[in-house]
Amino acid sequence: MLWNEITIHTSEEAVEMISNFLHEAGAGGVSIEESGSLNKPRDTSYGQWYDRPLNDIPEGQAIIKGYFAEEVDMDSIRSQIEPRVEQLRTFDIDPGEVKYELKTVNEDDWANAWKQYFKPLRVSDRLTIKPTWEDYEPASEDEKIIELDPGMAFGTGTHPTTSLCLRTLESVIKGGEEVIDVGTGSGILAIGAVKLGAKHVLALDLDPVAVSSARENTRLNGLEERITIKESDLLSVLNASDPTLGIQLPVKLVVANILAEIILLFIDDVYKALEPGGTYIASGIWKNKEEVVETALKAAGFEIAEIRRDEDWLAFVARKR
Ligand SMILES: C[S@@+](CC[C@H](N)C(=O)[O-])C[C@H]1O[C@@H](n2cnc3c(N)ncnc32)[C@H](O)[C@@H]1O
Repeated sequence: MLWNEITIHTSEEAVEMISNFLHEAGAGGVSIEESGSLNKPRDTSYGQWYDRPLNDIPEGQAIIKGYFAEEVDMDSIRSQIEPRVEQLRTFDIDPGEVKYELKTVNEDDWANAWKQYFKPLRVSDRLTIKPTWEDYEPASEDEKIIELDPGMAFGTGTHPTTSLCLRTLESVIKGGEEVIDVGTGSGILAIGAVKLGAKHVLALDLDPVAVSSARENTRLNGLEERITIKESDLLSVLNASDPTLGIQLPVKLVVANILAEIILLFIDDVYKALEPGGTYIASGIWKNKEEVVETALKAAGFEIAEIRRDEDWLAFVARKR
């Protein structure tokens, strides 16, 4: 099958917003290559091993590719995306000097090409992410394996925000918690949380591709009884008093690995969903948004227990007073 490929050269800072624009325009898949995830010195403090090649993407820049069905009019897609990318500048996100390329490709070229770079990855003391197509033996009984085939959803664990969240979950989860994972993508954080001892996770995503990927990964890990996955715009699903959510409100822990601009939209809703003393791990925050997110968390009634960092990204560990 043939697909239309649009390539957008931009900054690392704009990657998540632009990939959302591509999804919203109907992309059947989005791939991202950042200088940050490939070229920087890598953290090996947890024994992580990396098998991704270096590339020649300049520091701070990224290449995003979106794939659309052969019959889609790509000029119209480009004219939808371009003004939205330019508008990012007014939100203080600099997409840099943006370049666009269009071409037609064969499905096999893009659907499987990334798999050769995705290898077992020890992300924390106790968690290892294992692609379903790789063989891997845990080094000890304490090592928990997350089986993963992310498909086209975000969340392989190689992005600093995902590994930062998994390490933070490892230090926060004591066992028996009910958890909400907002923007679950491949379901990686929900699966990690259960493997670390959480009792049940409600995993939410707006993107139907992510919802089906999270369902498949939950099944691959045999956790269908302990993870409930719903399509939802942020926490809107909680308003419907749906009896099939698998958790009881308020919960002890909420984790969200979404861009700061989106985190800012639902801090009050997270506050309401948490029990007093409950924890909010708010991640996906680029360093230039630290102050604005910290101010908003405090204004909502949270106290900041900790700020964790990886490369230029950070995660807040906030406690409901
Ligand atoms: C950066 S990815 C994180 C994926 C995964 N949790 C991880 O840590 O790797 C952000 C996810 O948030 C989802 N998302 C974006 N806006 C959302 C919204 N308004 N409501 C729910 N999910 C949303 C995206 O579809 C995407 O899967």
